[in-house]
Amino acid sequence: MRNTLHPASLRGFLKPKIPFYKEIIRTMFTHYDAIIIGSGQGGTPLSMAFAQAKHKTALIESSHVGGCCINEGCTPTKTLIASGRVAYLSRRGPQYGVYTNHVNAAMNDVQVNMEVVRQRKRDIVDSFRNGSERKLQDAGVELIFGTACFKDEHTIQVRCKDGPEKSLTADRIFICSGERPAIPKMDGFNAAAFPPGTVLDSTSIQELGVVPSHLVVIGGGYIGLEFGQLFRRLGAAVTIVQRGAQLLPREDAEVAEMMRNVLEEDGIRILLNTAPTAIRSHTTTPVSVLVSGQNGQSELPASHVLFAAGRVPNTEFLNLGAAGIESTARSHIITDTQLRTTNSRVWALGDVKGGPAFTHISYDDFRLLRTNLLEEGSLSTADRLVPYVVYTDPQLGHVGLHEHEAREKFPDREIQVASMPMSYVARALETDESRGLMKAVVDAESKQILGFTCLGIEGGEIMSLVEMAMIGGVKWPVLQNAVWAHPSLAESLNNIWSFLK
Ligand SMILES: Cc1cc2nc3c(=O)[nH]c(=O)nc-3n(C[C@H](O)[C@H](O)[C@H](O)COP(=O)(O)OP(=O)(O)OC[C@H]3O[C@@H](n4cnc5c(N)ncnc54)[C@H](O)[C@@H]3O)c2cc1C
Ligand SMILES: NC(=O)c1ccc[n+]([C@@H]2O[C@H](COP(=O)([O-])OP(=O)(O)OC[C@H]3O[C@@H](n4cnc5c(N)ncnc54)[C@H](O)[C@@H]3O)[C@@H](O)[C@H]2O)c1
Repeated sequence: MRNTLHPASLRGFLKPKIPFYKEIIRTMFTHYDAIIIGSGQGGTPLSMAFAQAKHKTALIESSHVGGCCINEGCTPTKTLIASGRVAYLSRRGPQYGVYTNHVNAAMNDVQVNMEVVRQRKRDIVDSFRNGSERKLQDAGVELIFGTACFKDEHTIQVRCKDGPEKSLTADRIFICSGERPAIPKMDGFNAAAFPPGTVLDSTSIQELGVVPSHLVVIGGGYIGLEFGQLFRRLGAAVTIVQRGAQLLPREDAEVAEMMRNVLEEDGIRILLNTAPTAIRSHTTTPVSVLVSGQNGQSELPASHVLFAAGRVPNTEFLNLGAAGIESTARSHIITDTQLRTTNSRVWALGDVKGGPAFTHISYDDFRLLRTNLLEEGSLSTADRLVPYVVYTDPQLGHVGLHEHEAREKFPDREIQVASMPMSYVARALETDESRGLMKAVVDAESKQILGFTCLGIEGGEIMSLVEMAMIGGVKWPVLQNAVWAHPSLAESLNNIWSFLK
């Protein structure tokens, strides 16, 4: 562990009576054991682990502590989605014999105050962010607010939010700078030409103080579906424009089709094989999206547009070339299975390295680096089990291989698949939330579970039960013969296996 550098060449300029100069030079040339760029779900715990191991550690953050997950990703969206679910169930009250206005109405009237919905979200984000800042302080991490870029192989230049630029060097540098929303390519598109707050991305839409009258969502992936259903439930008309032939392109076709049925039943219009060609001002509505699809060109007048067509890595400001760090054609940092970049002093973790872009993956990258660099372990990302949950309602939980992936990966093995509608699950029927299906993919000979999907009520939690079995190498007959409490959602794991084909 080294201390602050005072380059000999500059010492002569220091006048002992002028501490101001000393301070400038001290902060301009500082050496650390570890520098972490980006305070996301990988960067924050990693910086704490290094500081707690008595390494001199700096964490550089250009925006706010906590990264995407806490500030504009998981935390705020799941908080907003909770409001949407309350609106949905309140409206459906009469189906359960519960009325808020006229007894015997087909549906309850629901009023949504978007400012209250938004405030609830802001409060939770603030509390999570403040908690993270406190933990960093307690761990002894030096938090520097500014934008980092490489000057050379081991020097980081920081354009600080307050104060002069800093040059920092380190024995080890970790890049965890995440991703940001992509803007779909459209000729002549200029966001500034539209009324403020009408052309939105996944961050700006969370600050709406009103419910859109018609929201056009561009992109039918995780972000498009979560926000599309949320705003439909809060009262907006919603159209989802999806370039591909199915929603959620990575899912098996029947799961994506079931998701489409669910969303259409909720009143969302879905245009598949369709992409925007232009967005323009309209005489009667703030924006109008021109789309091109199977049936030619059409125009979608809207109050608001949401870009949810993927995300791009925050790498272009890092000047990676100066440090000899290579990236892919899509600008993600290239790493090996131990997260080493092409510069032996630099590692990359989280979304910025490409691959599955989830908080738990960024956090697992941190765990790997902590084990390998601070505890002399040798973990690798190869064959890591990747679970995820899309927080639509019902949720889509998935772990391991999809059917098409299993067949591609093991062409010589017999793959069996079980698909069971959620309407076979007693608890789902009792709560009148039986939309969806669950699907298991297994190796016929060994009876190992290769993958599992649940698009159903609490699909993420059911999936996690199966994930636990997969982690422990528990084969499907054990789940089939287990005693699950009745009537739990888990007891569906007694029954699904009888559908294996
Ligand atoms: C709307 C939305 C909902 C999501 N919901 C979920 C969910 O439910 N579950 C889930 O698992 N994942 C979800 N995700 C994805 C998840 O948020 C990300 O995978 C995760 O936050 C990535 O963490 P990270 O540590 O890689 O980077 P980030 O959390 O993105 O952190 C990167 C940090 O680096 C900073 N930074 C960037 N460049 C520089 C620089 N040059 N200098 C200094 N600092 C810099 C940024 O300001 C940022 O704070 C969601 C994402 C979005 C957008
Ligand atoms: N619950 C969660 O875990 C969660 C929630 C939100 C986001 N995320 C993470 O954030 C990432 C980014 O989410 P996302 O939904 O923006 O990206 P995505 O890649 O998952 O989906 C983007 C979708 O937009 C479509 N698309 C792309 N260009 C288009 C165009 N020009 N016109 C119409 N459609 C177009 C794609 O076909 C795709 O279906 C996700 O991959 C996920 O890792 C996770």
